[in-house]
Amino acid sequence: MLQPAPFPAARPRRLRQAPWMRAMVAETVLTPADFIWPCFVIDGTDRAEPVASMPGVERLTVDRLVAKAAEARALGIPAVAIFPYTDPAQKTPGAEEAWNPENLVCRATRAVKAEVPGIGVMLDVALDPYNSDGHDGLVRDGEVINDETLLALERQTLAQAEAGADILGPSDMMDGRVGVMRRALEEHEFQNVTIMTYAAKYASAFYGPFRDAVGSGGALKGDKKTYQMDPANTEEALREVAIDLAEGADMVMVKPGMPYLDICQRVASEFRVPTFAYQVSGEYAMLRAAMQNGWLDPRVGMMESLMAFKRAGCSGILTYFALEAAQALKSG
Ligand SMILES: NCC(=O)CCC(=O)O
Ligand SMILES: [Mg+2]
Repeated sequence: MLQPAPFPAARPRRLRQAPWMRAMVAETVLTPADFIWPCFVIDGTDRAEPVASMPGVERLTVDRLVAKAAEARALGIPAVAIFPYTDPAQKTPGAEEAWNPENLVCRATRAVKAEVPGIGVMLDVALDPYNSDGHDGLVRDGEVINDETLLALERQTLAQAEAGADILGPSDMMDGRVGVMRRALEEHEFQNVTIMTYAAKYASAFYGPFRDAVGSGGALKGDKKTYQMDPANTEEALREVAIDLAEGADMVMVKPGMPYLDICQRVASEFRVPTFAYQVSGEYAMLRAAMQNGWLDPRVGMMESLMAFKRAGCSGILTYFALEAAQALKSG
């Protein structure tokens, strides 16, 4: 790197003297096109339920979700990621509801695709919303079994593609899932369905509020450490990304986000493929709680937390702040 000139030839503050100057030399920009909005859907009509551990986030019925998706599109947000709150009575050890074409996310996807043209729909591929064990894969004798889970994920993939999902996000962390999905999609003429793989997904405490939002927290037996990654590891994240790209992923994701910015940066710079971060529920809850207590400026804190992902090299961010942040960008 060029050696900077000594003071007073160099006065870095010259470039910070006014808003126009700072805007002119900013290295990173944040736009609504950087956001994917994760939202929660419930059964019924014209209803919203607050998620206690995520102030400002609601579970919405399909009709309400469609209206919000239209709002998101008007703000320039390119895609929504839809997650279901599944009635515990529909959860089974085989997670069959995952490939029911009439399940909540399939119905929500069809509605959004029909009524809000021009916005992308992303759906998770994983069994945890539908599994009575709360795990992302099938459980036998207390173990999450990989290869049989792949068969279930393949069915889920096809049901979701059939419903019109544009982006599938395998979030299960089974080995081989991306390859199975890609092959199934090709065989069934879903060549344009994209895969944004949760390639480096860590076994994290920061998912707590999400499990509250989708009602899977109570169901979960044990932890997810035999399939989600150890927070101690970086090299393994790079291998995970390489595998998923080789199997046919179009985009990769790092999750959680802020505590794993180093991973975002490594992945984005080493692979040079569209790299996304998931600013997860626990990050949102933590920031929101501090905002509500008056300990953190809501707008400045929100924007700074999102800008960090762009600076790290991410193409975009899945964030529960998406609508608010897009509104803030719009209002300048
Ligand atoms: N597969 C989606 C998630 O697990 C979301 C986690 C979170 O927001 O905490
Ligand atoms: Mg993997």
